Amino acid sequence: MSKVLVSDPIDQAGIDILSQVATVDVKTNLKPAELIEIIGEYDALMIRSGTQVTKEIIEAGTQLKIIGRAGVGVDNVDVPAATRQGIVVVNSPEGNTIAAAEHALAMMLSLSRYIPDANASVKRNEWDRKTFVGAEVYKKTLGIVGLGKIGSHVAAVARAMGMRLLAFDPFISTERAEQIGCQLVDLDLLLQQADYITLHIPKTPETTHLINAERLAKMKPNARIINCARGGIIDEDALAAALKEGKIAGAALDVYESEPLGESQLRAIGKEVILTPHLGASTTEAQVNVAIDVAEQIRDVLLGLPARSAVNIPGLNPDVLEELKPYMQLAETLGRLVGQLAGGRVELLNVRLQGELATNKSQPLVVAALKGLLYQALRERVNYVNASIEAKERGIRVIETRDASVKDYAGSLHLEATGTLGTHSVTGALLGDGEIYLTNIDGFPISVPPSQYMVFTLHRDMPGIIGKLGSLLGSFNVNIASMQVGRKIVRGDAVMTLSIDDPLPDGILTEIIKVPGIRDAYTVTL
Ligand SMILES: NC(=O)c1ccc[n+]([C@@H]2O[C@H](COP(=O)([O-])OP(=O)(O)OC[C@H]3O[C@@H](n4cnc5c(N)ncnc54)[C@H](O)[C@@H]3O)[C@@H](O)[C@H]2O)c1
Ligand SMILES: O=C(O)CC[C@@H](O)C(=O)O
Repeated sequence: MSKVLVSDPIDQAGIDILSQVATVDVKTNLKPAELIEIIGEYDALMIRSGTQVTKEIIEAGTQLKIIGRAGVGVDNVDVPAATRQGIVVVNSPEGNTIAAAEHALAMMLSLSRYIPDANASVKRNEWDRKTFVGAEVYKKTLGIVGLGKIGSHVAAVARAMGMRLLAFDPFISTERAEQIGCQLVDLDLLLQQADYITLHIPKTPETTHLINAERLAKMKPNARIINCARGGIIDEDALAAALKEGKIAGAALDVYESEPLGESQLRAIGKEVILTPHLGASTTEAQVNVAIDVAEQIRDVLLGLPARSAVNIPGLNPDVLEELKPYMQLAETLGRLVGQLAGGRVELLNVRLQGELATNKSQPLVVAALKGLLYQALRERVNYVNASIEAKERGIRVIETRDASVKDYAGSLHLEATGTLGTHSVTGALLGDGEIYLTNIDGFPISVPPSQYMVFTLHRDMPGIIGKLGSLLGSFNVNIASMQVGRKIVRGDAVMTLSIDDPLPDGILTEIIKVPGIRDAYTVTL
């Protein structure tokens, strides 16, 4: 019989499902070394946010087939390490949506009426009716940052409470926002007009400290901000300063830059601040939902069936998956790349399956390309199951073509994304040893393996330009691992692809574009 380790508290409903097919051990509060010592015995690991599943733990899990996260965020799992080891990572993208949305709404109302402090004062035997005069939310403006599953539910309820709704989400179409009753605006306008701001976005390099001192200064003095998404989206020091200086009226946080929350100036602020210990998903209903959702997937995978919400490996028929597996990673990488080159909101994705990929069996590659494209917006919430539906809801049109006559490589994939900022294309193939290669960018032939951090330039092919760019990056201590130029004619237009060792520091892209001869530059993280 298979063995499952449950290393965080999960609802009994999940344990009951796992027990149908496996021996289940519940061992919570394990230290990393203890987990490393025992994980080798287990076929599956089920966690919430408490267990950090590091590369070392994954490597010690030599029998592991699946890691199940009873919740949405898999930021506590080293997913690339699991993928390399062929371990399926599954989550529950929707099980706690309502719980998290209701927590944000509860925070908004509690902030408006100072409920936590009023409650504490009565419990101290006081009867103070002057200190706690609040504000109504009716007819006030709510700014929703991130109009995904949770943001949309918050919108629906807030609308019923008579609030005016603004939303900022660069990956959502105006029509979709209107369907939900929100006016889609840019972030600055939202900050300037909203009385309440609620964050419902993933934590990504772009959203880290999205709410910083500069943006807090743009908010109204009566504005209140709520973060039930991820810690670190708000700069907590800047928030504490803005509250102390009266630049904004209040803040309610459920998530923190570091959890559990340590020393923090926010604790010292009075009724204007509400702090909860990451309780967004903590309802009986949500815990039952996520436990059942994830336990069913673990059970299915242990029985040799596909998982419905795999973050890293699609739930396909095993034979088809085996055949397509090398190309799935290619499609996803190209999707991520073209999405970042296109920037902004993508409206159309053309996927051309070429050579031996030009068959109906290759359809999952289109889904993999969409998963890659949507990763920037949705992170681990996009999977092979929901990618097509998420794309449809975001107004992304997908055109799929097949061309068996392209014979440069056994099979290759060409993606072209058109968005609000223009059109970009990428082509890629697998070389003999199965390694992914980028073979064309925006019509320019290249031959480079993708790397985690890359820079692309569109420039005039002329003497000195490579040296200038190299010196510029050197002056910012950016180490170039490899470089290649692709051109169609000598001294015409060209693209340069650079693999760099670390993410490009902020502000350098603007400096690159100032180099004479360089027309455009992009940085991507794959
Ligand atoms: N506090 C909790 O316990 C708890 C519980 C559940 C979820 N969460 C968190 O809530 C957040 C939202 O979850 P969800 O299920 O609604 O996710 P979702 O994927 O459905 O929606 C996220 C939305 O954010 C948008 N987005 C991405 N990058 C953006 C950016 N730079 N600017 C503006 N919008 C951007 C996406 O387009 C998407 O519409 C996540 O961070 C999730 O981890 C927290
Ligand atoms: O397990 C939890 O309670 C955290 C849930 C939440 O942050 C999630 O990502 O689903």
